[in-house]
Amino acid sequence: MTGCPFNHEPEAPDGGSGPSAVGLAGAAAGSAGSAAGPASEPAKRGFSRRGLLSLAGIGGAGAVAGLAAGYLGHDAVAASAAPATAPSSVVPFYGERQAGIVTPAQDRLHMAAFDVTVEDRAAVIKLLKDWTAAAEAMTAGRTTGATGAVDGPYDAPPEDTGEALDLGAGNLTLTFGFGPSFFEKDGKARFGLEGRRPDALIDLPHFPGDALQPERTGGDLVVQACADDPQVAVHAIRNLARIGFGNVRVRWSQLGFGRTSSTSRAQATPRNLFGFKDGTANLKSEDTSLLDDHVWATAGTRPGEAWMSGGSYLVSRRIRMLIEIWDRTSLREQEGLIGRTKGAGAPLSGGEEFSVPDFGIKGRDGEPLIALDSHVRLAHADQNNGVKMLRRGYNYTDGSDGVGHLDAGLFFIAFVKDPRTHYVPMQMAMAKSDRLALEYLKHTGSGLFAVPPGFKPGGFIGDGLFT
Ligand SMILES: C=CC1=C(C)c2cc3[nH]c(cc4nc(cc5[nH]c(cc1n2)c(C)c5CCC(=O)O)C(CCC(=O)O)=C4C)c(C)c3C=C
Ligand SMILES: [Fe+2]
Repeated sequence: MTGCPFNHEPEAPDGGSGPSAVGLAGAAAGSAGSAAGPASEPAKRGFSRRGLLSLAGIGGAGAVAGLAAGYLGHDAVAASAAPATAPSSVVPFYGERQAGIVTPAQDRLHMAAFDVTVEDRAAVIKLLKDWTAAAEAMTAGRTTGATGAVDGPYDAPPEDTGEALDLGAGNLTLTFGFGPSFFEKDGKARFGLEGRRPDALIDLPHFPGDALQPERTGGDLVVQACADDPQVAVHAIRNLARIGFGNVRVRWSQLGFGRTSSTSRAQATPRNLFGFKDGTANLKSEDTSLLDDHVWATAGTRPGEAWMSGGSYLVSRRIRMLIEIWDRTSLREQEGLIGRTKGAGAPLSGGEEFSVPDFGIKGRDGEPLIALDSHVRLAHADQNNGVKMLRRGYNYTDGSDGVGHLDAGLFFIAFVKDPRTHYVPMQMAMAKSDRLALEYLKHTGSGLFAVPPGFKPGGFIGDGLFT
């Protein structure tokens, strides 16, 4: 944490966190007990006019007058915690499921995996509680901590880094997961979690062609931040990393600049960097019964893994796309590799984008119109024991590779009920037979994480795992 003497980061609420009721009470106590408390600091350096004006936008002139009247009181602290956003851009933090899975995919991603650097159970629980409070605040468009970016003591680092001030909540979702290495290190259980690693949270096998870089692979914890605004997503990850200082370090992080999936029928299908519509045949939030069958985890077979009931498993793969080679490939070849048309995204067997592909139809040459080694045939449920997945990936470009090529691709994210049945066999088949994968893709990073069910007020990230 910041080490600030007025650090009023809300403790994990034990009876309903609400919008930081505990934190605000603590802040008020702090200001009463010291002339240098957070509430008196703005008086010393003047409260920003911009802050007052933005409040006018939220609460009207009355709110400004009220704030001015209570200038030296904890109203200033409350102001820092006030949402600077329209309610319509807030995705609820609490719920049966974590946000960021079936939430309509936002356009921007910042995902980070963290390694826990301490072995103390109490420290990890405290971290998860602090992250919960911060996540609840940021997803509501508020700053982290009781005093935020500009209302804390002048001689201490602020409790929020500030770059998302004025940006609103931007539909920010924060989705948290636990990697296999969270549970075991050097063959020993960590944090008193013997028997709590779910059987489905396997160590992923090596897939043919994998070129995984250790510094882009694995991680004890993962946070997927999705938002409409890239700075909102980056701010969220940065502040979680800041709060975790001394307990976690970032293992890898990935920015995504454009979604490559639709997770709701209300969304248009976006395109990936090969120029194809991506997400057409994805599972959608409206498919509730299919989500039960393919995305939401069950209680498992042992009592120790029941905490995952209602959660899901997040697979991440950083997949570099050899776009320079692709760009010199004919349209006929490109469509044949995917198995769909590039313009409309229709299956090569005919129809329009959402027509059901017919894998039996053959052309005049007697070959199937959707080739046996095409991506959509190999990925289709018919070829995979009936399994489906919810894809939620993003396009990325990370500069160049130093030898004249863009380092660009697709940061693949999928949520599945059980990776042993819903991911590994499909990935293995693709790694062996999908000509797209064999000739144009290179997997450079990988992760598998157990994503617990949603949060209740008063609870914290993964609380079922620790109780
Ligand atoms: C292991 C799972 C998958 C990986 C890895 C993957 C990578 C990948 N996919 C594309 C482009 C497209 N994929 C499409 C469909 C599709 N892909 C998967 C799975 C993986 N893709 C599935 C399950 C499906 C749906 C299959 C079906 O039921 O029809 C499509 C077609 C449009 C669509 O339905 O979304 C495209 C295009 C790339 C470029 C890529 C790696 C970089
Ligand atoms: Fe795909």
